[in-house]
Parts: sequence; C-alpha cells; structure tokens
Amino acid sequence: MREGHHPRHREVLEGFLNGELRDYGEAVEHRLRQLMKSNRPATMMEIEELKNMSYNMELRTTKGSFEGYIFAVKEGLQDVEAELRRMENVRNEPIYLHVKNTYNFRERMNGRGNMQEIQKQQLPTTMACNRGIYDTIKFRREVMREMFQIEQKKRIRGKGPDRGIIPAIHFPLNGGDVLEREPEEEMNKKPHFAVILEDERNVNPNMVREWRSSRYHPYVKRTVDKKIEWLTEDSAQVIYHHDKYLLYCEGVRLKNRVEKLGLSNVFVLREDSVEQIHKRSYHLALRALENYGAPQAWCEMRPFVLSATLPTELRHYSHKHFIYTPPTERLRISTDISWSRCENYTDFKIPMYSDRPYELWHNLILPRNICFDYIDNNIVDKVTEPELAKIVELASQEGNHIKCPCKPITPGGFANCFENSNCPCYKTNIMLRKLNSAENNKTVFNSFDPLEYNGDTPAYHNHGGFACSEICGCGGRCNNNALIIAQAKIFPTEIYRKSDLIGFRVRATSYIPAGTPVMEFIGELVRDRYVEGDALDYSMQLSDKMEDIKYLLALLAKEKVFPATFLKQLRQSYKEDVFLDCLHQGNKGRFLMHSCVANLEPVRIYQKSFSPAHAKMVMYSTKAIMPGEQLTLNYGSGYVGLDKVGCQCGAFSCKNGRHAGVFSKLSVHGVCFLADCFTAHQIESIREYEADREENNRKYGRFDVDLHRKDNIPNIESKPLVDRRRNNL
Ligand SMILES: C[S@@+](CC[C@H](N)C(=O)[O-])C[C@H]1O[C@@H](n2cnc3c(N)ncnc32)[C@H](O)[C@@H]1O
Repeated sequence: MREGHHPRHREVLEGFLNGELRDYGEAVEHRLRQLMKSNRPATMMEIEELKNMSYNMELRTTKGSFEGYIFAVKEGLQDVEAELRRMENVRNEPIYLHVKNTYNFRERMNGRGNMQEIQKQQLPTTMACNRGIYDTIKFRREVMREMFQIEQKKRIRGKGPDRGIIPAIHFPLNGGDVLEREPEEEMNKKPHFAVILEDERNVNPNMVREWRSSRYHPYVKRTVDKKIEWLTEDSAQVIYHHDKYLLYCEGVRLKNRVEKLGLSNVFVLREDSVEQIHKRSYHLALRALENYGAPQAWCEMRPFVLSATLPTELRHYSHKHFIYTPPTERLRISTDISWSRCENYTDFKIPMYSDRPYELWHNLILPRNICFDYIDNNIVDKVTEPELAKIVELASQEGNHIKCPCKPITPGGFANCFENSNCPCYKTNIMLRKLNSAENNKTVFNSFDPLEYNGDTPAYHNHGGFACSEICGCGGRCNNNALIIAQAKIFPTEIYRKSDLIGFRVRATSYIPAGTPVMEFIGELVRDRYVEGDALDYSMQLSDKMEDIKYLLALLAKEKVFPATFLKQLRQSYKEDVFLDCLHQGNKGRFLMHSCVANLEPVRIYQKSFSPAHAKMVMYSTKAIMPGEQLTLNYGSGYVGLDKVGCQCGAFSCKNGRHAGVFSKLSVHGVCFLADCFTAHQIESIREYEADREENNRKYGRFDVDLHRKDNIPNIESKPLVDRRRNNL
C-alpha cells in the first residue's frame, strides 16, 4: 500500500458517488467521476479536496479504519432514507441515528437569536432510538419527517461559519461507532427528539464528571443476535475461593463505596430491634397472604415472644445456612452487565453467572431476553409518548415544580431539609402521608433512616414520598432525598441462574439492612397499550389511572399544590396507566423474580413534580437481606406470567407451595402465626450473619480497615480456566 492511500478510499468514493454526494452539486460529482475514472485509489489530499467542496461532509478516519460518514441533508430526505434502507438490508440490522446540531438549526430557521450567539452555544442535540430495536424504524421515520420539514422551510447553502448548523445524520457503518453518542449531559441540556428525564446526578460531584466522560460500550445498541454472540464469546469458567471469602470481599466493597461517596457519616448499616423486626414481619405476613386473593381474616399484631428455636413448620423451608457459599467453579457470562456505563467504578459492577450443573462455556445457551441496554434513568420517547414528554417540559416552568432554597450548613455537607418546616420539599413529603388512611401514619421517607410502614399495607396509591432534587438549593444532597442511597448503588449484587425453568435472577452479595432503599427499578415509560408480548414479563406498573386520580390528584388539588391549569394538564398524564418497560432498556431490576414473601417492596418517590414521569420506583428491603440471598418482588395477584410453570419462589407461604391449602383458609390467628414464623426466621438469620462476620473478621482481618488503602480490595477471583479471546466481533 502506498503512503497516503487508504485501502478503503475507493470504496468510500463509490459510496459517495452512489449515495450521499449525489446532491452536492455538479462540481463535486464531476470531480468524483474524474477520480473514479483514474482507476486508482484516491489520496488523502483528494479526499480532503472533496470534503472541502462538499462543505458539510465529514469523512472520519480513526486509526486507519473508516468508521462512518455524515450525510448532509440538502435536497430532501427520501434519498437518505433509501440509502438507510439499503444499508440495513446489506447489514441485516437496524441503523441507529445520531443527529447533530438540529437545535441550532431550528433556532436559526425561526429567525430567533443572533447567529453568533447560537454558534457560541453550540448545543448539539443527540438522538438515539429509545424503544430498542423493534421501534427503530418507526422512530427514525419520525425524525426524518421532522428534519425534512425544517429543511423545507429554508435551505441553507452558505459556506464558512454556517456549516455547523446544517443538520446531519450520522449513520455509523459498524456497530462500534454507535458508542460515539454524546454524553447524556448534552442530551439533557436541550432535548430535541428524545426527552431524557433527570441528569446523571449522583451524590458525589467528582463522580458525575467521571460518569459523564464514560463512553458506551460496543455491546450497547447491538442487535440481540450480536449480543448473544458477544456474551457467549465472552463467557469463561472461573474459579472462586470456596469459603466465605468472596462474601467478605463484597462486604468490604460495600464499605468502600459508602466511604467513597462520602456517606459514611450519615448512612449506617443498622439492625432492627426485635420489636421492629416483628412489626415488619407482620406486614410481610399481610402482604404474603394477599397472594391468595380472597379477603383474609386479619388480627391485631401481638407481641413476639422469642423462642429458642425456629417453629417446626418453618424448618423444612429454611435453608440449613442462611449465608450462602458461592460455588467454587462458575460459568461467568459477563463481568459487568452494565458494561462501560460504570467502567470507572471498580466497586460497582454487576456480574452475571450461569450456575447450572454441567454447563460449560462451550455448551452455553443463552435466551434472547437477557439482552438489554443498561440505563440509569427512566426514559421517555417523545415520539411514542408525547403527553408524558410534554408534561415534563411543562413541569420545568416556575410554579409547576417544587424545589427548596435550603443550603448545607458546611460546604460539601448535607443540608437538613427533613424536619425543616420551612422546606417546601419536606412539607410536600409530609403532605403525602395524607394518602394513607391509617390513623397514625408516620411512614418516614428520608434519606438515611430505615423505612418503616405504619398503618396500611404498602401500595402505590397510599404510600409515597417526595424528595429534594438537583433543582433545589441543596442539590438533592440533604436528608430529604430518599433516592440518595438507591441511586448511589452501594449494594453489590450479581445476576445468576440455576435452572432453565425460571431463568436469571438477582442476588445481593452483601448484607442489606431492613427498610433500606436498595435500588431503583428503571425502564422506559410507556402507556398500557404498548405493554405487550415479552414486555408483559418485563414491565412494572408505575401509575394507576383510577387510584391516582382518586387519591393523589385529589390531594394535590385539595392542598392547592399547583396552579389549576397545570393540575389539569397533570391529570391528562394519568389518563392511562403508565408502565416502566425494561425489556430493551433497563437496569438490574429487570431480573427481579417474584416471591410470595418478597424481600423488596416498591415505593414511589416523586421529585420536582407529580406526573408519572416524575415518579421513581424505589425498591425498599422489607427485611434484613443476607449475603447471597435472592432479591425478590411481589408481582401481585394479577400477574399471570407464572401460571405456566407455577411459582417457584419456594417461600413457606407460597401459593404454589405445600402449605397453600392452609394459607387460603387461614384463621384470624394465622396471620400472627405467620408473622411469628418470619420473625423467628429473621432473628436466626441475623444471628448467623453476625457470627459469620465475626469469623471473617478473625480470619481475614478487620472489616473496618483503612478504606483508602488500595490493597484493601482483595482480588477475589483467580484467572479464567480457559483463556478465550474475542474474535470475529
Ligand atoms: C422480570 S422477568 C425475571 C427475569 C427472568 N427470569 C429472566 O431470565 O430474564 C419475569 C419472568 O421470570 C419468571 N419468574 C419470575 N418469578 C418467578 C417465580 N417465582 N417462579 C417462576 N418463574 C418466575 C417468569 O417467567 C416471569 O415471566
């Protein structure tokens, strides 16, 4: 190869000629034809010359390989669309769009602002398909249409400084290029086609920077087939220490993370008293019995009398050990299912394992539905959910949102918004207690104290909190933000499967105290009508049109929280039930299984305003969760997805379990009996955990060693048994 030549330049030229350069006018076309005729590869200089001629065309070469090109939309979009289709056919996969500078373009079109100002702002708008693969094409068309309309209004053919404002659609040639999306920070500044709720706020400002600079992993936005291929290629058999060392390490990891986020002075892993445990057990018992559908005979909670041993009825279902010992040899499918989203955080990774007996890396079979793109914030597709997108925009106007002016006492510290009667956010938080019909409802939604339900059994419409956010004076760093711990992702977890029957699940790999906001359930906000097919198994209801209008909106109206006009619009956003769909995009919440005695309970926490798009689904622990325990949710009695195989949760009071008959005809005292069982079970497990921790501390050193020492993060795993290199991807 001669110097200055690129092996693929000829291909590029052909591409230009056949496709995107067609509209660049005669001069460009003529030059191109000349070059083609010369029957030799074009030089870099010639390409440069062409680039200058077609002022808005950019050929990008990175590390000697042609990665993609930019179309300038000049005459019309039909050609571009035809080219898109052609490329999709050739590559047999959808092409994702990357749209730049459309905002500036639009501003200019509307004749607003002076050009220099607009140039200075340079607010690129990046758009990527939100609804996953199946809606790509639809979404793309919408974008096309919108751009075409803009283009029709006025055509700009100027040169020089104007060139930056021509809308360009970037069609990556290889999947890897997709990772060149703008950081989401940019997307949030001026969303044009897609509305992204929330910025990537985290409690540690340093982290935000790191986070934003992180790039997408090439895995993200691949087709499902490619993803399966990728995961299969990446899988490796690994050996772990066969004692509890792994769990000890996970404990250290948790501590490190708490420390790193500056939470160690405010958040403590607290253990409940026996009375508190029993109170939670009573709620668990009520909730477990809801699975039976029929009205139960309730009884007043009675005090728990600690007996020395577990009740015999409970013995058969409680494991011999509450603390799990990880298998020595495992098939690791991924070191981190959040991919490079979190690559800078060695402490925060979500590995995925297959622990099926006899499964080895060469006979690994993965189901398609494990493929998804990891996201941190709920998203709304402006095209499919215009109402929700609109209400988010409206809520950003003064008077339509709630924020506080509070400031932290010491710089970098936490503000005391909670129990500050002047804080509007705190007052709203307390106002929500009125949703609960219980007389003495004191359910506390603050940042660091364990959540305790008082009164009613938990349900969306009668329990919820309001949290400070980044628009407040405190920036959300205060004690009135129940989302802090969940969003800090301090609890290490792993995804694993043991049998085909129930697929992949989530387990905690460290201790989680009761009443803690463990994680958020993240997904795409969609209306009821879009939840179909596989999405039925991966969606969670976020708002209920009947209940929410009856309770939540009625309360907001009564308390005159918002102006009447906004309240009316708010009501519109509750016209249909809204779900969080995490089939294509979500977080680890999509792997949560159902249990008749679930250890997580979803609670809605609102921020800024009160539309479904402002609600966060936070998973609180209903009891102390032991290291290695599976994280579960109660899917509710309406969920029919378990009917095929029957519930496999294995809980004592499971509706598919041995004792189902007993629980369906439970006497008044049965609830108390069940609560007693749960309490005894928990006391035993906490006792075992403490003994285990003591033993680990003796064996491996203190748990609370100097957290800043690098060698404090032990190397928990040995090398893969088989060295496998990625090829052909
Ligand atoms: C949200 S997904 C959970 C993740 C899923 N196991 C996977 O591998 O992607 C829900 C599906 O998991 C299965 N599932 C969840 N809980 C179950 C249970 N207790 N018993 C049996 N299957 C369950 C059902 O097939 C259900 O439709």
